[in-house]
Amino acid sequence: MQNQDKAILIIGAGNIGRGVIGSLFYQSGYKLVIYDIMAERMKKLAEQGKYLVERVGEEKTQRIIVDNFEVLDCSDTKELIERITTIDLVACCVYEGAFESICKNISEAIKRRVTVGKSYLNVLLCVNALGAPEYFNKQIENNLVQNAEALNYFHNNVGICQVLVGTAGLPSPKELLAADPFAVTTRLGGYVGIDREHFKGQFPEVESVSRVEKANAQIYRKVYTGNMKHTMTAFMGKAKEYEFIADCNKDPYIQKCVTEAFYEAEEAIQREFNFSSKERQDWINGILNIKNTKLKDPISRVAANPMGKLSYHNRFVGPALMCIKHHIVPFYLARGIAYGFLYRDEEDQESIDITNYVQEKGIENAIDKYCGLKEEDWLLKELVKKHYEEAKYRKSLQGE
Ligand SMILES: NC(=O)C1=CN([C@@H]2O[C@H](COP(=O)(O)OP(=O)(O)OC[C@H]3O[C@@H](n4cnc5c(N)ncnc54)[C@H](O)[C@@H]3O)[C@@H](O)[C@H]2O)C=CC1
Ligand SMILES: O=P(O)(O)OC[C@H]1O[C@](O)(CO)[C@@H](O)[C@@H]1O
Repeated sequence: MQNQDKAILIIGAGNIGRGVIGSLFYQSGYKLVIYDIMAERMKKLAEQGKYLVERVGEEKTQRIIVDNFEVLDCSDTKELIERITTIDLVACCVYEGAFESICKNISEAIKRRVTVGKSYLNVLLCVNALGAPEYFNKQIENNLVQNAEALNYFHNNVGICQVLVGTAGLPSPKELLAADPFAVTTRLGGYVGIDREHFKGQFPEVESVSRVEKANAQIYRKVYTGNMKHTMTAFMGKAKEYEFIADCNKDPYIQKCVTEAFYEAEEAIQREFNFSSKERQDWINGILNIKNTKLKDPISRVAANPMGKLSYHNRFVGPALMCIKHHIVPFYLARGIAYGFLYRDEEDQESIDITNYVQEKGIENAIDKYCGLKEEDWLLKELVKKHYEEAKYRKSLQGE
């Protein structure tokens, strides 16, 4: 019997919203209230009334049907704001482009929550974007600056919480999608960690969802080491014309390079954030021992949005500069960046634009443009340039 009092509003009903957050909260008795801007698709989801989540592990696969949800009207934001006013738990499972409008809607709802006397609201930022809580806090404060009561409520009653989503979510294989276009496949055995420090009120009891300490340090560690390694695997795998991450994981050269890059970034993170030796070892073991030979995770998904991924604050340049700050040479991280400039998928416009730019203006200009490196970052630039030439050469040998 589901407890109808427990509800979570999910903004962004994609792989993570539906597949990871949605299915875990559903299994713990929560009703899902779903909002997404894809109007037609959401209409179909509402009509279908259920969807499949497949969790793929090494030994077994789990399948569950999620059927306790409501889909909100997205023709305008009226219903969304109404629901943020009454539901106390909101999960944002979107990319950065959606942050501004979500902050606007949360701000409107906060004004109303004051008048209806609602207590705590927690906003779970289920994103890999760095600095998301800071952005939300600043944006909402700015929106409420003229309303002292709402601003006060925001400071005292609203938790803006980073969430570490340590579970890949991807569209299911074709066979499953043919039967259910909303099916999502995830990795069995991942985790979801919610920032404990900023959470207000009673913490949700949901299996596989835990509280985490030092969430800010943890999200940097996750993105700079785990997500970096994953993306570098995809960039290098594409150069060898593999299709899935599991294929790249069998390639000794790729494995060597991404593991070395992981250790460089991990060492920099350690010097920056000073995790305990147990926290450190658990993390290294957790990332290096992930086994997902059964998960058909396409390179095209993992490498998607290469412009964002190669940008200054993101998962390659970020740790590489952190390495330099801590006197570590980011040799392999620079190789990861170089393979990013070689990454081309004819269905991925960003990758086409980047590689065309390299072709026309040269790698040096491309590094400046996409990585945003400055004069003083000459060492990283030089490393990327040299790795790029070598990567291009290695790729040319494959054709022979
Ligand atoms: N897929 C994965 O394995 C993981 C993803 N993440 C993070 O989770 C977030 C979501 O990723 P995915 O679910 O994979 O992406 P996705 O593309 O499958 O889902 C995002 C959804 O957000 C919707 N959306 C866009 N703008 C919106 C708006 N203004 N309001 C409401 N909905 C909006 C889109 O229509 C889409 O359905 C990203 O920040 C990603 O970095 C984190 C860990 C794992
Ligand atoms: O597109 P982004 O921001 O890399 O987010 C998705 C990534 O997050 C991960 O699940 C790891 O957190 C990867 O599997 C996936 O590629």
